[in-house]
Parts: sequence; C-alpha cells; structure tokens
Amino acid sequence: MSVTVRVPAKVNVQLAVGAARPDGFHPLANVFLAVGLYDRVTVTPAEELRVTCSGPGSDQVPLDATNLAARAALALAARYGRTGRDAAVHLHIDKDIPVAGGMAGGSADGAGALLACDALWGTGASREELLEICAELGSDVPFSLVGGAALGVGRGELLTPLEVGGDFHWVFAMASRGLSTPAVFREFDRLTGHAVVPEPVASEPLLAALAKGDVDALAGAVSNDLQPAALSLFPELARTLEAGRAAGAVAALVSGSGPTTAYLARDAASAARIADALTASGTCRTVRLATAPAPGATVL
Ligand SMILES: C[C@@](CO)(OP(=O)(O)O)[C@H](O)COP(=O)(O)OP(=O)(O)OC[C@H]1O[C@@H](n2ccc(N)nc2=O)[C@H](O)[C@@H]1O
Ligand SMILES: Nc1ncnc2c1ncn2[C@@H]1O[C@H](COP(=O)(O)OP(=O)(O)O)[C@@H](O)[C@H]1O
Repeated sequence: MSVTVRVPAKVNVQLAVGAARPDGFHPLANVFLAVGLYDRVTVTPAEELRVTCSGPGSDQVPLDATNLAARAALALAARYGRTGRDAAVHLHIDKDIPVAGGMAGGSADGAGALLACDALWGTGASREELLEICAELGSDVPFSLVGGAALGVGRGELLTPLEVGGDFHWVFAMASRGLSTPAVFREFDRLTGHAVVPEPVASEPLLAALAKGDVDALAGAVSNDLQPAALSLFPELARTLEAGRAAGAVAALVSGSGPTTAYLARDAASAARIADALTASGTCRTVRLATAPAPGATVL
C-alpha cells in the first residue's frame, strides 16, 4: 500500500522583512500565494527509511536524513511513538518545483511527506498538530500544507488564510543556478546595515487586490524586501526581469529569496507571450506557466 500527496509551489506577493531577531530569524509579513506547479511525494512501507527523488534538479536534492521529507516522517513517527519498522518508509519525491528557487520546493516535500505518512499510519493527528510539526520543520512548511493564499507573520509560520477573488496568471523564469536562503537574508542584513528597519506589516491595498481578484491592483501592490539582496548576489536577474516587463508583464519580481523570477500577466494569452519572450531572451534556464491560487497538500 502507498499514499501519494501533491503539494504546490508558492510565490510571495508581498515579503516585508524586519530586522533580525536575537534567534537570527527575521520577522516577516509574508503574503503567500500557492501556484499550480507541484511536487508529488509517495510514501510506501519499507525495511528502513529511504528517500529517492526524480525530476528536474533532483541531483541537487539531499537523500539523507536532512531531506525535509525524511525529517517530516521522523517527526511524525516520534510524536506517535512509532519506532523501528513501524516508522520505516520509502519516500519518493517526484520534483517539478525548481530546486533552491525561492518557490518552497523543499518545504512542499516536507508538508507532503507529513500528510502522506499521516494517511498511511492513520495517526488521526489534528490539523493543528500537523501545522505545529510543519512549523518545526521550517518557516515556509505550514503554508505548503494549507495552500491558497495566506499571510504569514512571526518568521512566516503563523498563518491567517486570505480570500482570493479570482485566478491570476503567472510566468516563472528559472535561473541557471540556485541561491541559498540564509545567504540572501545575510545579504539583506548587510545592505540594511545600521539603518532602522521598519516593522513588517501586510499591505492593505495588496490584500484588497487579492480579495477582489484584481490583477492591475495586485500588480501595483506586489513587493519583495529580499529582492535587492537577491539582485546583489545574482545581478544577471535584472536582465531577466527587464525582458519580462518588456514582454508585457504587469509586475515582475524575484520569488521569495530567489533566484526564480515571477511575472504577473493580465490573462492567459499575455502569459504565453511573456513566456515565449523570456525563453527567446536567453536570460534564464527554463520558463513555466502556472495559475494561482492552487490548493494545498492533497492526498491523491
Ligand atoms: C524566504 C522565504 C519566503 O517565503 O522562502 P524562500 O524564498 O527561501 O522559499 C522564507 O522566509 C524562507 O523559509 P524557509 O526556507 O522555510 O526557511 P527556514 O528553513 O525556516 O530558515 C532557513 C534560514 O533562512 C533564514 N530565515 C528564514 C525565515 C525567516 N523568517 N528569517 C530568516 O532569517 C535564516 O537564516 C534560516 O536559518
Ligand atoms: N525535499 C528536500 N528536503 C531537504 N532539502 C531539500 C529538499 N529539496 C531541496 N532541498 C535543499 O534545500 C535547499 C533549498 O531548496 P528549496 O526548498 O527547493 O528552495 P527554496 O528554499 O529556495 O524555496 C537546497 O539547497 C536543496 O538542495
């Protein structure tokens, strides 16, 4: 018997970042939007814990106990007193979310493995318990479970679901190399230096644009405080952003800590034109189209 769970990628339509806390994490006002690019995690009982991965970029995914899917399975087993063979599973990750791209691929695999093991083992864990384990695994992991759209505060793990009044068309340009999330936050600290960094707050116009499904209003309200840091570490991304804007994107921004860049299109036809132009520009590795919002982790 095996269980497969599908989990979406995310784009941050607002990422407001405050000054580093004493624990090193940054307070955020993080407006997550789940997008229709998915990893699939399949869990099967096995002799011992094992992780395999297929799909683009899978060679960069660690297959040891540091893998977020493995950590999720171990955390759930520990909470329910499962040891030895009772906790042993084969986790297979079928990757479609770009690796180290700022689209929460690892977090998606953590949330997916948690939900899949929960279903396989029939633990009866509540949604709150699952969300608690997600938050221990990483700041982005709770959102991967929930999907849709949500405001994340704290280090991004404390979620409030948000209303979304329509579908949005997005284009994503994958870069030729990855960017490390901690390195981008460190660069944010370096660039802000001794300046007073304001408390992060969610943008009311942005929340209203999402609620109305108003693409032009959303385009005018998106923001990412990590973008200058990502561009500082990866200056070539500016050319990709420019190519997307020139092709008609109503907004062009770095996704989270990057280096994937995200382009909001007015409609599906415009998204297709932006995708073609980005491919022709030669400034990125691959281009993908996706709509949002997408549902959270789902047992197939
Ligand atoms: C930036 C964001 C935006 O959604 O995602 P990505 O773009 O990387 O996907 C997130 O905040 C990333 O979340 P996630 O990738 O789960 O980060 P974690 O594992 O919790 O933390 C990794 C490292 O990022 C930094 N970090 C993360 C979250 C936060 N609020 N402040 C931080 O300073 C810390 O250096 C931490 O050690
Ligand atoms: N399932 C996974 N478990 C643990 N680490 C992963 C997993 N997938 C990717 N990684 C690693 O975690 C780092 C961040 O990857 P990822 O989560 O894809 O990007 P991001 O944090 O930018 O959204 C990468 O170095 C990658 O090798």
